[in-house]
Amino acid sequence: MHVHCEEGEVAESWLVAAAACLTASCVIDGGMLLRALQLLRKDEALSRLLHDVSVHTSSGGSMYEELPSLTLQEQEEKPRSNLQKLVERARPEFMWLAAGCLALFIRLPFSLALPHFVSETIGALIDKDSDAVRSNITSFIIAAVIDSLLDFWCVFLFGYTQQRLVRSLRIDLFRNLLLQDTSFFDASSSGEISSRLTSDCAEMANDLTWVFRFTIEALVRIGGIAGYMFFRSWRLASLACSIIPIVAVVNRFYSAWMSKNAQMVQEALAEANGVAQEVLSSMRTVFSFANEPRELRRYEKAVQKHFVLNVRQTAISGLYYMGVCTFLMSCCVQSSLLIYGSLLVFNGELEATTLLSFMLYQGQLQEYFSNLLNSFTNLIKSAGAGAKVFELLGRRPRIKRSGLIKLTEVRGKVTLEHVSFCYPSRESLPPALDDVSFQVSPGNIAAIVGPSGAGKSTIFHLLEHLYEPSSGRVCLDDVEVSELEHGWLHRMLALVGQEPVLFSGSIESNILYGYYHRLLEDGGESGEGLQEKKQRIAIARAVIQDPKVLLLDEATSALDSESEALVQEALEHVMERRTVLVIAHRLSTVSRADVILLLNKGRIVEQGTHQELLARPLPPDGGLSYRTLLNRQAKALSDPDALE
Ligand SMILES: Nc1ncnc2c1ncn2[C@@H]1O[C@H](COP(=O)(O)OP(=O)(O)OP(=O)(O)O)[C@@H](O)[C@H]1O
Repeated sequence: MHVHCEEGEVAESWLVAAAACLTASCVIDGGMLLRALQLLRKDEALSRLLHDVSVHTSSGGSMYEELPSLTLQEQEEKPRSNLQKLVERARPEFMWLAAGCLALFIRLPFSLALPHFVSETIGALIDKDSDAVRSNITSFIIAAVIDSLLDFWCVFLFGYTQQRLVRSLRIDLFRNLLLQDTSFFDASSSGEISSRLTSDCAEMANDLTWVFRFTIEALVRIGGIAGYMFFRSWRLASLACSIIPIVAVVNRFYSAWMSKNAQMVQEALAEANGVAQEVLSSMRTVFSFANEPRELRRYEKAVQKHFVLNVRQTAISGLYYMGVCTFLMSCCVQSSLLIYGSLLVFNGELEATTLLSFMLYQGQLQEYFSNLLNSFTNLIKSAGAGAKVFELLGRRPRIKRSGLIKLTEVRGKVTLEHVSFCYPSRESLPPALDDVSFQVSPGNIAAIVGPSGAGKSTIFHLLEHLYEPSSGRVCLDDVEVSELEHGWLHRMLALVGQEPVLFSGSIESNILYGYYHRLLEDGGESGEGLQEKKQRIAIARAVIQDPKVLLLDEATSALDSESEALVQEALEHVMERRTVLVIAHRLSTVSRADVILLLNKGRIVEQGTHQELLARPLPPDGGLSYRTLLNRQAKALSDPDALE
């Protein structure tokens, strides 16, 4: 079933490309086209790409082979906590983390030695030993300089690892988002998703790398200081370490609370971002309903929720640091050391300089202990912030994006067989399509008509495989669209919608978007323009791939009559030699269609040619028929003669 062409067919592919350009020339104005053609002909990279495309097509490949393949990263689904998942994310960065740790280890003896040299210098001063004073001060300066130099490497290597982690998290998350089915995007706000992609990923990676740095540094330093302390006086050292079990118990409760709250904070932030995104992307509507104060209140409410949760988190953290770091570690431990140490000095069991070095090391011990606690808090927060990211990373789409089949020859026959469909987000409501069957022969035009909400666009959605039908078959050339390869299907089938979405970038890049399936980042003219211009660009973008089936949502409402005529002219041109399904608004399109499908409440009420449907009697129950629909339209246009 795969595409297979001989060498000579490369030329044919060139012809297709040239024909596509020529078609585009009928659609877009001269200057614009000239530039698109120049771009195709002159730009070396593009020419090569064009050539590659023909070679790929001839060998049964696809343009998609140029891009990284989008496949789900199947992982063994073991139940793991967010904390475990978080730590696992850091595994590929092991080398960088190891380099950071190495810098830490090399630095350690130098920074650990500093209090020792201080206490030794003071001891030598008391003993009035000037040589010892000089050598201890020199040692102190050397150790301090090396310590400072190595600090750069610690900061840089851990910071670098952090950036790598953010990058990989964002790319993996974005990849998985691109693979999700349309119903996922129906149910999620883009603001919320981008919040996950930006702030959640950054927060997770930030916390995680600094956790590594501070945890490792703190553990090593605490170990070193404790070793030194036990070596100098086991009794004082035992007193200094007695605090550890108490802190461990407090931490257990604190971490449980912090993890839950961090999750709530990120959710509240995503909610606020969702509101902002929704409002900012619909500013015209907000403006025309003068709803700015209402939207501001909505945003204020969402931000307030985030604020309250954050303040609560700050207050609990403050209490924790006050209780554990300041009161227990600083006040209780230091005063106990002073009292007990003084007793030992009075009894002649301890040197005063040893007590001094103990007090200095205790300051460091306290600092690193609070770093350890900080890291621990951040790790918990990070796992909380990551909960939603991991949920998204692990989400499997409800429908398989792509089959494997690429047909060798496409005729363009479109068939729907007993198709019923409910949008996943509104399963409790009547189906959008209910047992719909029809067939459009290759090269024919099918006009889909019916009142708003009848299900016309839904037919297009199913043909494009945005959703899968609840029952029945949606086929192109008798093969279900779900079985067809995603990239191939969308080259055979092109949609021109009512409100074309253009990407920022030049006109050429927007047209070529349909060709290369990617944006050329050459900046230039803005993609925004008049509706007519946008429509013509969208048509060019659709036909530049030379699709066999065109799905047209005739846009009349947004265009004035002059622009409408121009767009219509462009459409006439591209409809030739193609199967066309058109959501028809114009009588001229409807009347010349090979088949007209009248839809109402998700069902096909009538089907036939214009003449056949006009010849049918009006339904006795006053239900919807093609004639009543035309009569209604004619009345609306105050043109009672439109029918005749
Ligand atoms: N993404 C969606 N999620 C949930 N329901 C949807 C979605 N899109 C459409 N619907 C619903 O499905 C039904 C059919 O909608 P559809 O857009 O296919 O109608 P239509 O005939 O094209 O209408 P219009 O001419 O107004 O565009 C409607 O009730 C609509 O509200």
